[in-house]
Amino acid sequence: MGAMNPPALLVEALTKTYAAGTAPAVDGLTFTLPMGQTWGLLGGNGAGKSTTIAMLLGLLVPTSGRVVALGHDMARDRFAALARMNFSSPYIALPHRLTVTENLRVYADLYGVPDAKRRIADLVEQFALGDFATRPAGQLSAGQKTRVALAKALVNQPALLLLDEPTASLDPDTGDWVRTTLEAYAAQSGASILLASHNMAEVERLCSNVLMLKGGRVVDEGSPAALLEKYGRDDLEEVFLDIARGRARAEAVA
Ligand SMILES: Nc1ncnc2c1ncn2[C@@H]1O[C@H](COP(=O)(O)OP(=O)(O)OP(=O)(O)O)[C@@H](O)[C@H]1O
Repeated sequence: MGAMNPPALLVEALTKTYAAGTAPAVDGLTFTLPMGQTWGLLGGNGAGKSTTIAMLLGLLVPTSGRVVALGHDMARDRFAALARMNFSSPYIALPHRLTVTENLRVYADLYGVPDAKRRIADLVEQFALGDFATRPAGQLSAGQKTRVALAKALVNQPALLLLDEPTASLDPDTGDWVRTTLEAYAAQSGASILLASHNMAEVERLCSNVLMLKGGRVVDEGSPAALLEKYGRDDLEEVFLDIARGRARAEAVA
């Protein structure tokens, strides 16, 4: 049984080694995401962001370590947690022959959404999907697919939302609109969001705390403001590059 007010995510020594004898893709990751906060997972290509998210969702079995989502241990009690979670990832395609509305209906039914018809109508309006709601998902542009994927991610009004690159392939205006929508959703629902991103401006705007990943380990963490101060930088991109290149603060400000 979960505690009265469990954190959104409790992650303990989470490790994934894809093949024996190779370096772990995720190596002893430990953090606690409180309810109601949005955190960022930052790291270069291959840092372990997608592997982490796949384990948090129970899509990938950890080599060792533990994930407790919304008070439910993912190794034992995954479905209780998944009902109140959702995600979007550019690596997971929506069934491409189904129309946008049919896709949303499939996911609404999977998640047991009450009054699914009404919820889908609301999402179509909120995400401005009306122009292509009856087109097969496979025929949409990358940006349109991203919007549908986000609508799908909110279909069950999740308490915990895991987003892998939520604004990849969106034009700046649409990207900005998606950020506003996510902010509003978190504020109105009290949901927690974990966001993997390469977009530093996005992370600075949305996240109260950032985990900097390198080689599957957290090499630094803090609020965007604290990280900027610590590294003596003006934007998170510079902090990120300092960390990626292994520069300490003294060298970074020199
Ligand atoms: N299915 C797999 N089999 C073997 N190795 C894998 C597999 N998936 C990922 N890896 C390796 O695990 C490491 C972490 O990859 P991961 O995709 O989690 O990183 P990422 O931070 O999401 O990267 P990106 O920003 O490029 O998406 C990389 O070295 C990658 O090559």
